[in-house]
Amino acid sequence: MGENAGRDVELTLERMAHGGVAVGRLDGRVVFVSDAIPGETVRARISDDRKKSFWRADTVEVLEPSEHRRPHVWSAAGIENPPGRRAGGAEFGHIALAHQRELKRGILVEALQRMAGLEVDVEVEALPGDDDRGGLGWRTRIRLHVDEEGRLGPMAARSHTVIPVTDAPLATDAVQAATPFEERFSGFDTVDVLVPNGSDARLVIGEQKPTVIHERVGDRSFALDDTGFWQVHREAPATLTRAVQDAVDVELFDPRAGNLDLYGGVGLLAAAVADRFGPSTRITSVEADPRATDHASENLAEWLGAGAESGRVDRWLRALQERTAGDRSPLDGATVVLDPPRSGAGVDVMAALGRLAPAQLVYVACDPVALARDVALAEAHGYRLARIRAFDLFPHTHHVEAVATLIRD
Ligand SMILES: C[S@@+](CC[C@H](N)C(=O)[O-])C[C@H]1O[C@@H](n2cnc3c(N)ncnc32)[C@H](O)[C@@H]1O
Repeated sequence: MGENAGRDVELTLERMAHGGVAVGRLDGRVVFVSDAIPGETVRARISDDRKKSFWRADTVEVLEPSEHRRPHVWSAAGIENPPGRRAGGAEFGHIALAHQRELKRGILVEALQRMAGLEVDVEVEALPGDDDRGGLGWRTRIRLHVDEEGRLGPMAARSHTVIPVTDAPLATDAVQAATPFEERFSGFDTVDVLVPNGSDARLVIGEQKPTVIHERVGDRSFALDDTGFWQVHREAPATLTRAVQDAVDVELFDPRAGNLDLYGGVGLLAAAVADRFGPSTRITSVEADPRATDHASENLAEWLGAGAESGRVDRWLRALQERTAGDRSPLDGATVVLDPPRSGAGVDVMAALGRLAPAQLVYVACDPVALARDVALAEAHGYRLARIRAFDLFPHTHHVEAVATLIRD
C-alpha cells in the first residue's frame, strides 16, 4: 500500500458501480467506496491506493445519509465494525430493499447501454415471500470458513480474513438452526450447511466425499451432490424454471431440433424446457462436472429425447462443429439455453454459437456486465435481444439474475 492507505477522506457518492461499491471522486480520481449509497456524503478510510486510475475506501461514518439508508440487516456486517472486520456477502444490507433493486436495475440497464448499445428498461422482480421477510431467510446453503481458533464465519469483503459470526440472517431459519456457530472446526478450511427442499439439514465439513441429496421443484425431484451446484435462493429453482419456460419463443421452438442446455448442472433448465414442450422434446444438457452430468442423465431420464453430456462448453461446441457434415448445422432451428458461471460464456462460445446459428438463445445470467458483453457478441453474430427480465435472486447483495431471449434475425 502507498502512503494514503488508512487516511480518512470526505466523499460524496455519485452512483453505484458494478460490484456493489459506490463511486466518489477525490481530486478527480475515482474512489470505490463500500457500505455507501449514491447521494450520501461519508467519511471513508482509504484501503487500497496502489492503482493510478482508482482507489478503494470503506465508509467509517455517514455524514449526510441517503433516505434509503437502513440499519444493516446483519450486525456483523455493519459499519459499526472496523473496516476489514465486517462480514462479507451482504454488501447491500444497509440499503432499503426496494432501492437495492433500483440500484441493480440501473447497473443492468447501464451495462446493456454501454456495452451492447441497447436502450432497454427492465424491472428487478422480487421473489415470492421476500418482501414479507425483508429480504432475509432465503439462502438454502451457506459456506462458512474457519478462523485460526476454529470458529465459523464468512470472509470479510475482498479479503481472506474470516469474521466469526453467531448468525447468518440471509440463510433460511432451517439453515441457521443447523449451523453449529458455537462449535470449533480447527483443522478444516470450510463448513457448508445446506437444507435441501423437503429433507434434513446436511453439513459438509472440509473436503468431505460427496453424498447424493434430492431437491424438490414443484412435483419434480432432482438428484445432486451435496457438494455440487444448486440455485441458492429457496425460490430460485421454481422462478428460473418459469422464467426460462416463458422466455422461449414458442413460434421458434422446434421440439425435434438439436436443443441444448449449456452449463446445465444437474438438468434443472433442460427439465424446464422439456416440461414446457412435452415428451417428444429433444434437448441435451452439457456440463463440465462429470458427477453433475450423471445426475442430469438420471434427472432427465423420463424424456426419451433428453440427455446429458459431460464436457466444457467451448470444446463441446467445437467438436459439434467438426462433426458437422454438409451445409446443414446440427443446431438448425434449435433453442439453446445457456446459464454460464459469473464470467459469462465469452468470445469463443458466442462465436461458436454464431457459426452454429440456432434459432434462439435463452441466456440466464448472474452477472450483468458479462451478460451485456455476450449480448453484444451475439448481436455481432446476427442475434437481437427480444426480451429480458431480471430477478432479485440475491437480496442484500449486489448480485442480480437476468433471463434474456436472443433471436436470430
Ligand atoms: C450457474 S450454474 C448453472 C447450472 C444449472 N443451469 C442450474 O440452474 O442448476 C453453471 C454450471 O456450469 C458449469 N460450468 C462451469 N464452467 C463450465 C464450462 N466451461 N463448460 C461446461 N460447464 C461449465 C458449472 O459446473 C455449473 O454446474
